[in-house]
Amino acid sequence: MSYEDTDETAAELEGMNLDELREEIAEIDRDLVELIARRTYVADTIAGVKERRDLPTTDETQEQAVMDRAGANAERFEVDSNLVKAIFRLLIELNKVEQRESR
Ligand SMILES: C=C(O[C@@H]1C=C(C(=O)O)C=C[C@H]1O)C(=O)O
Repeated sequence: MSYEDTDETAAELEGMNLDELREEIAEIDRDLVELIARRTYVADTIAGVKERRDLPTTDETQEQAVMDRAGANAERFEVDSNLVKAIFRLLIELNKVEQRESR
């Protein structure tokens, strides 16, 4: 399923001018940052659980599961899987830096 196949979105975007399309991008960018903040917040909570259980910050099995899921979701929405995985690698690193700093 490509995002272009979503009738509603295609029709709505077709009727927009440059400024409106850029406002759409701005809104998506805000949402992305909000989702990153939310993901970081949950990861911080996980860090607390790990600390109490005396578990290490890094969990490579979990990281692999996250990366596999990112690749599968990229394929589902027909976006470049390597690019999406690179973004997730950065998100994971961001969390690990934060987790180490808070220990
Ligand atoms: C958030 C966690 O801690 C780390 C960060 C991960 C992530 O950002 O997805 C995954 C595994 C861990 O290395 C976790 O263990 O789930």
